[in-house]
Amino acid sequence: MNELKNRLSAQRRSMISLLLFSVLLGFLAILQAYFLVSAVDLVFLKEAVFSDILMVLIGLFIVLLARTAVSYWNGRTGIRMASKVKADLRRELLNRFSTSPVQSSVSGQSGRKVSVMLDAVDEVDSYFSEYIPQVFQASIIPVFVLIAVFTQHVNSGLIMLITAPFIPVFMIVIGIQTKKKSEEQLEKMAAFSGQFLDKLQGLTTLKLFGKAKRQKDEIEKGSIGFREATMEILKIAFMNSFALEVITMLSIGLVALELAIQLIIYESIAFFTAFFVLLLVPEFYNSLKDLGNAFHNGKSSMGAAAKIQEELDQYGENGGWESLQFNGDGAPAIQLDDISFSYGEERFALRNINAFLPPGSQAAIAGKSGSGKTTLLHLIAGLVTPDEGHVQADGNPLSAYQEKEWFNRLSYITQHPYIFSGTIRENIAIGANGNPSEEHIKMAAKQAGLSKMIEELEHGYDTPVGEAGRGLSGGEKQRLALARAFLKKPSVILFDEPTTGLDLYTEQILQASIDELAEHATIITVAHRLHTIRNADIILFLEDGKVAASGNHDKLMETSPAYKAMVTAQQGGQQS
Ligand SMILES: Nc1ncnc2c1ncn2[C@@H]1O[C@H](COP(=O)(O)OP(=O)(O)OP(=O)(O)O)[C@@H](O)[C@H]1O
Repeated sequence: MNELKNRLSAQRRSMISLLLFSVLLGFLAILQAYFLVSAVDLVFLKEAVFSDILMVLIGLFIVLLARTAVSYWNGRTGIRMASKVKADLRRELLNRFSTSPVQSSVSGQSGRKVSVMLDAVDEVDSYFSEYIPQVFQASIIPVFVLIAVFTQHVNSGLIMLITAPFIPVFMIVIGIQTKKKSEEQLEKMAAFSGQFLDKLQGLTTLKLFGKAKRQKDEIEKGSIGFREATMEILKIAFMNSFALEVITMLSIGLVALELAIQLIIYESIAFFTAFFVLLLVPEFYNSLKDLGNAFHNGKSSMGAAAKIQEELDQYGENGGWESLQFNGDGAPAIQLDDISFSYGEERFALRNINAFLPPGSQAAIAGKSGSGKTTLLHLIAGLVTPDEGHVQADGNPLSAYQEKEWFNRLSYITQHPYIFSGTIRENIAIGANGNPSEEHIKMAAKQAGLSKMIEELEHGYDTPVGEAGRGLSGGEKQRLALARAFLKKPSVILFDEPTTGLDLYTEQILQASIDELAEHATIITVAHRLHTIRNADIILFLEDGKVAASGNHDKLMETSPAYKAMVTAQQGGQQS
């Protein structure tokens, strides 16, 4: 709720407009009733001719026009407020997702994020476009009407005063219920969206394992859950409208009955007064009733706002980065200072990792599958934060640097580089820190051994790739990632070596490219090939999340039986 109030107070001008429009609407409602009653009174009781009531009719026409225009501007102001807030929220969510890129991709489902970005933000709309304008109207118009009625007929005013509180009381009871239900519904929708997108992305795998039908059933179950949650809210909405309608009708009926008794039985009231009050009474209750309906939507928006805030809070303001800058462009020394990290209680953990990698050195992280190599690489990349200890670059913890400073000098070539929907040119250009020239892009592709393959394509560098275009093989994707690295000229390169056997040509290109990049950078490779492991200046040999041994190949062959066994196994059982 506070989130929405804060955003509301940032829109002062719109609030002042809404206030003025509500005052005008209240005034015009009374004027409209006055002109209408005057016309009827003149024609039926005073038997006036058309020319006598012409001015009254013109007045009525002008008031009707003015009321329509003011209502239009009132609605427009609300919609403008809503669209501004929605745009701001989406911008903030996008900023948060992108300033904490890996944390956001490691934790949580993409489908869930899409659902919050689109649906939850849309849900906030009605708070600004309906609820707030209605709050202004409901706090001003009934007061104007009540004053007008009291000046004409005190008894009617008293009945209105006594019956009116039923509407807000009822509203509050319903509102609390709605907010809870709407939060539940959004939670179900977010879970459903996440599940749906995950399954769509993994459809090929599911088909290969013959599980598509079962997953389809699960999606159906999720969708029914969401539908039921939506129906619950609609049920409350309909109940709400029905109950408000009944309260309003009964209250109007009560005033009308009292007026009729006074007019016909006691003859203590003039027709003009009775009719004037009778016309004003629905204006009074309708604005309260409309507030009741808008309140229901407003509460749904509050539920959505809480969900958005939760998503925003999940990622810190700047991901914990500070403002230090590097001295010069050279390769930094990397130190792993007693790092520990765990994925959670009872889950895999890295413990007390220590190492020093001098500037320009080549390090290899080796070990069995599941020993924690990729996790360590993520920590060194700054994609996840250690629970204890620090990854240091040039003697300072990574978090002391500006996030941009660090990532601008880092290239992380994973086993499955992400290829965006776009042309090959655009995909390579992502690597550059600025806007690279055509010449630089082609040079980078050449260095990564991609240019021949690209030039053979019909549309060359303009060939669409990624989801909306042509597919790339695993080796081509890695070479594309290398081309990005050549454009970037990083001083730290993290490389997750492919576990699957690449063809000899690709392997040679990867090796030559890495050697070339290594001339100006510190390189840390999750190494699977014996060649890479052997050539490394320092090898961190991991076992169950701990550094079981470290040093160069010769040293480890002598000191670590486990390392020796791994090397022997890789050589097909022959001792080296
Ligand atoms: N997000 C995660 N949450 C919980 N556990 C995880 C997560 N990611 C990885 N793990 C677990 O952490 C352990 C180490 O994983 P990691 O990917 O670092 O191993 P690895 O040595 O790189 O393996 P491989 O050589 O097979 O790629 C594994 O047991 C894995 O199941």
